[in-house]
Amino acid sequence: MALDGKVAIVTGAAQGLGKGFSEILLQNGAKVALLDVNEKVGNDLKAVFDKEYGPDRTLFWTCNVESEEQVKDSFQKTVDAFGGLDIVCNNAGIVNENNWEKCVAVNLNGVVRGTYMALQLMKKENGGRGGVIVNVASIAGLGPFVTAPIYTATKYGVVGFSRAIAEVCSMCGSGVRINMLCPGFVRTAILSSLHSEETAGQFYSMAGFTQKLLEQYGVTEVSEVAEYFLKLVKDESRNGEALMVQKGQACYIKFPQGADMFSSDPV
Ligand SMILES: NC(=O)C1=CN([C@@H]2O[C@H](COP(=O)(O)OP(=O)(O)OC[C@H]3O[C@@H](n4cnc5c(N)ncnc54)[C@H](O)[C@@H]3O)[C@@H](O)[C@H]2O)C=CC1
Ligand SMILES: CCCCCC(=O)CC\C=C/C=C/C=C/[C@@H](O)[C@@H](O)CCCC(=O)O
Repeated sequence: MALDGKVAIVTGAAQGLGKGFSEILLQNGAKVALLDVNEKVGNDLKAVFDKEYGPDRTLFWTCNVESEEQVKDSFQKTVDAFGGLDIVCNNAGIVNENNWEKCVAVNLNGVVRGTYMALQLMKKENGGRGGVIVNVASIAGLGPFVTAPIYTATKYGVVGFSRAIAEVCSMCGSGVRINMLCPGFVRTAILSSLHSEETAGQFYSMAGFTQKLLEQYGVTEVSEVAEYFLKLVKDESRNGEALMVQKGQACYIKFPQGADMFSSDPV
């Protein structure tokens, strides 16, 4: 997929990975709607992008992905302003093992909401242009992040939902591909979450374990993950696939199929 003139929406775009994804899309010629709950940081980033790429390449909408109304309004205003929709990155996410219902509402419900809203506007049977949706999961969606069980559950949910909806969209000829990005630790603000009792909750005392896991996996830079995000957006052969990205390496996950589902330890 060539990106010149394409229209993208990125949620959680104001900082971190969402900012990196938005920037690489702009660098490759796309127009980008930046959606984020943080109005000040989002508007500040739009001002920076306006200077760098021109005032007509980005929009910023204050949007909480927990809100059906705000997501619907932001997506529709983007299509009205830019004339269509080709790429959606459902990226907004948090770590909160304390307020776990909020974590589920943002990380899982928010991704489902963004995916369904995108399909309404992108699928060919609705007069859309087709395109690609990238849902941001995590390595924690492929193997349990033991000191963040709720976060793990949300990311497993993103992987399972995305694999299922990708398959059914292909069967229905929607023209929309859906893939998952599963990074390991990346140098963003979220990393501080498990060192704060407010967000780590009952697992705050396990911060030492998390630190060991972080040292084991290493920390990747946003720019490296953004390069792999771009590959996932552009590779039209990929649908329903999970791209795992860790410091200095990346691979597409091979999920067990059919008879392989039976473990090597049959009963
Ligand atoms: N940084 C890391 O180590 C990894 C992060 N991820 C995932 O990457 C995604 C982005 O996280 P980071 O950039 O690392 O974190 P971050 O905390 O730097 O950025 C998250 C962005 O999402 C926004 N946001 C939070 N709640 C929102 C809501 N309800 N509605 C709209 N926007 C909201 C925040 O304002 C912020 O701009 C998340 O889904 C996270 O789970 C996945 C694997 C590793
Ligand atoms: C501080 C919170 C950051 C959350 C952002 C992330 O999503 C980071 C996820 C990065 C790593 C997750 C690792 C999960 C590992 C499991 O697959 C499994 O290998 C853990 C095994 C634990 C052990 O070594 O016993």
